Amino acid sequence: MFDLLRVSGGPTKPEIIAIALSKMGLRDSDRFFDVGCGTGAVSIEASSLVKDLHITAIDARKEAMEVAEKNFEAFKIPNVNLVFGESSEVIAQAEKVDCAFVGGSKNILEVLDALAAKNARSIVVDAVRIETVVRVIRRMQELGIFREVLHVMVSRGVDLMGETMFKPENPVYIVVGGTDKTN
Ligand SMILES: C[S@@+](CC[C@H](N)C(=O)[O-])C[C@H]1O[C@@H](n2cnc3c(N)ncnc32)[C@H](O)[C@@H]1O
Repeated sequence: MFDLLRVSGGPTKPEIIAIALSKMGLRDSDRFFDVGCGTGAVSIEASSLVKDLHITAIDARKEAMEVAEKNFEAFKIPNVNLVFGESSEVIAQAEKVDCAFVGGSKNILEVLDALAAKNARSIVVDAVRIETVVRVIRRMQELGIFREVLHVMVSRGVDLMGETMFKPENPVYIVVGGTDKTN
C-alpha cells in the first residue's frame, strides 16, 4: 500500500482511509465510487475489505488518471472502472451507487446532490478546509442524509536524538452521510 505512485494531493493518509472506510460499512458486491480518486489509494484499500466490490474511480486531472491506472495495475485491483471527468456528471449517469468516498472538493454540492439522487447508502467526505466542511454538513442536512462529522488529528512518532517525539499532521474532517442511518 505504501509503494503507491504519488500525485499531488494524494495519497490520503492510511489512518484517515481506515476511519473513513470503517464509517462506510461496505458490503459484498457494492457499487463503490471513489470521487476525486487521485492515486487510487482509497479504492485499493476498499477492495481488500469486501468481496466483489465494483469500483468507479473518478478524477478530473489527467496526471491523477495516469497514476491511478498504474497503481490499480500494480496492486492487481479487479473490477475498476477508471473515469476521467467531473464527478457529479459521472455519478448522474451511473445506474446505481451504494457507497462513495469523496476526496475532492470541486463542485462538492453538485456531487452530494448527485449521490443523494442515487440514494447512496453511505457517503464519506474527507475535507481539510473548514468552509468545505460547513457546506457539506449544511447540504447533507438539507438533503436529509447527514449522519455525523469527525475531526481527526494524527501525530506521528519521529526520531529525536535516538528518542521519540510526536509531530502533528494537519487535522482532517470526515463528514458521514447517506440513506443508511445505522452505521
Ligand atoms: C486530495 S486529492 C484526493 C486524494 C486521493 N483520495 C488519494 O488517496 O490519492 C483530490 C482529487 O480530487 C480531484 N477532484 C476534485 N474535485 C473533483 C470533481 N468534482 N470531479 C473529479 N475529480 C475531482 C482532484 O483532481 C484531485 O486529484
